[in-house]
Amino acid sequence: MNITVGSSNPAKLKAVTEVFPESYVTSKRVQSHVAAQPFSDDETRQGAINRAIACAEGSNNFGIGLEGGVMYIGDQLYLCNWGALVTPEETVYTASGARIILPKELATELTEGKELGYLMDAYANKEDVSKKEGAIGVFTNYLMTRQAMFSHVVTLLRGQWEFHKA
Ligand SMILES: O=P(O)(O)OP(=O)(O)OP(=O)(O)OC[C@H]1O[C@@H](n2cnc3c(O)ncnc32)[C@H](O)[C@@H]1O
Ligand SMILES: [Mg+2]
Repeated sequence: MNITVGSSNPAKLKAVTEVFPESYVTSKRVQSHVAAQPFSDDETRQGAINRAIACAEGSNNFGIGLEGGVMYIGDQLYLCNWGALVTPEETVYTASGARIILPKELATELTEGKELGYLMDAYANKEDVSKKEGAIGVFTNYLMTRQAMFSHVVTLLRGQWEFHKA
């Protein structure tokens, strides 16, 4: 199976190759058509769907879109992540990832319009956190990573597709 992923972020690409080891996986730069920093479950999910559709369009490939965002529950801001898989027949499957709460100081800066990727590098005093362990890695003492979290999401996508095609 040929899969096009709508990102060149290694944490996302490695998650897809991990879950589809038999497939040929390539990446494509596509528009998410949502904000660079999505601010709700709905917007984050839509970003994943838009990326996946753009990847599958005009090819015989499966498209996968993975999108990170944040969302409020009450006055608390959580990290959220969504994935979408679009088949060559244009069937869309979606799944979300685990959520963890973000520290208040990050929430304030996010609402001022800064991107989480940028904020995490400053917070952890590291480079490219979003391409490596991710916020989920930093705030779980590295017991979880962004790649492992996305692997779980992609597994949920693959499983749903397998169930429906069987
Ligand atoms: O190149 P793309 O695929 O866009 O990858 P990205 O790292 O920008 O990731 P997203 O667009 O999916 O995420 C939206 C924003 O949230 C940030 N983000 C989301 N989850 C994160 C995480 O676990 N750790 C660090 N930054 C994260 C990310 O860096 C962006 O600023
Ligand atoms: Mg991005």
